[in-house]
Amino acid sequence: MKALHFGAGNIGRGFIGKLLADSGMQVIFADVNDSVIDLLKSRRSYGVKIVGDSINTVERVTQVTGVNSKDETAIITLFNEVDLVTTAVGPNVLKIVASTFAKALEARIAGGNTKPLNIIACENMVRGTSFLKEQVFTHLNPDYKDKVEQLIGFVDSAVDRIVPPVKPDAEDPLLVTVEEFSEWIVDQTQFKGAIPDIKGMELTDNLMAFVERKLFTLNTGHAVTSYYGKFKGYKFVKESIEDESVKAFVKSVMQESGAVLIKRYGFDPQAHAAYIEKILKRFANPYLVDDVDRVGREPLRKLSYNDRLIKPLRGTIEYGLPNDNLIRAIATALSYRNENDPQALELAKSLAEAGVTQTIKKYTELQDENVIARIAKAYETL
Ligand SMILES: NC(=O)c1ccc[n+]([C@@H]2O[C@H](COP(=O)([O-])OP(=O)(O)OC[C@H]3O[C@@H](n4cnc5c(N)ncnc54)[C@H](O)[C@@H]3O)[C@@H](O)[C@H]2O)c1
Ligand SMILES: O=P(O)(O)OC[C@@H](O)[C@@H](O)[C@H](O)[C@H](O)CO
Repeated sequence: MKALHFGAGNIGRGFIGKLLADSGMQVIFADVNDSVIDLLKSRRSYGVKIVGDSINTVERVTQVTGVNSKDETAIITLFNEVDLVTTAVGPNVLKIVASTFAKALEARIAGGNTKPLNIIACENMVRGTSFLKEQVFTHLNPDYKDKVEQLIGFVDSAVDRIVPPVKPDAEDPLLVTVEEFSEWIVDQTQFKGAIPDIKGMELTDNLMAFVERKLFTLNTGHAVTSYYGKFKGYKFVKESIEDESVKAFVKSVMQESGAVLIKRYGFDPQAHAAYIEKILKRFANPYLVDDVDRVGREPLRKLSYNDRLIKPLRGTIEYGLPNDNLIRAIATALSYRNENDPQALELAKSLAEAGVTQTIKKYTELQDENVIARIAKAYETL
């Protein structure tokens, strides 16, 4: 079995690529980073350091190689050879790779390959693979659309493992450091052909509940830890969450978001409270060095309509639930400044030039004037 995985970054090497390789697949990483690709080609293996209270071990991932994802000819050839395609490139990059995917699928079908192929995007977004499918279909020649529907499974997933970047190790420059916890849940109803047997990939027919539970608890809390931590002058997630005022705020935001999830999906309130506590402990993992700027990256994405702050807020409005903390969390996200992050620069520029109310409207797409005014007031009184 062969898998083509796009994105040889933290989650690609530290989680998805490792699971695929551990399950006996040959993994080809496609990336735009030439030095990472060269290292993958020459070394053919790397270490994954797993750290936690009861573990500190390095596991080797072998049988890997690399290809430049801009090399369309090579990607098209590989699409015809592989049994599975996965991505962990970031939500904004899905649009960029979609045209190559369309060409590669057309070539696979034109060449007479009738074997089903499954594609799984492993990104922090709700139904990211369905979004990728939409993008691929905008590029597909209409003559191929029926065959793609018939043979290609676009399988949504939820992916959870904290993998911060680490300083390159002199002996093993591809080494990644990961937490012990990991969860990869896929929508079993969307596969075409046999479901690949991958140890650590869980199947569900109720994916939305798991995606939203993860994105609107862990990622909501993580974003608030980062934005409020940065506001208070911290550099790392661990030091932010160790500040009791940050922790209390983060927890109250996760509880407000959790009330929406409990109402929408019927989660057991006690089990959900335990899920929140476990996540708070994961943020405080003393063996991970995670920068608030990594977790806060791309604030405009995180402030968008369906993402970790605004969708939970919309849920509280839908169900008439409390949301003072979510409102303050969104105001805190608006205060995020990072001159190395193009989206943070765009956010600051918009606030300076268009003002807070117009900025909220533009990026969150909220329309409720009362809610917009509450966020604006919270921002001005931060
Ligand atoms: N790191 C985590 O803790 C974590 C956990 C769960 C989910 N995720 C999600 O996984 C995805 C990747 O995150 P990450 O932290 O690994 O980011 P990352 O920046 O470490 O890795 C992304 C990789 O994609 C590559 N890339 C960019 N454009 C590309 C293209 N056109 N073709 C192929 N590769 C391309 C980059 O060079 C980089 O190596 C994101 O959607 C993120 O939200 C991350
Ligand atoms: O990857 P992002 O930018 O969507 O979110 C940043 C972090 O919250 C995220 O990468 C977490 O570490 C990850 O989602 C844990 O599973």
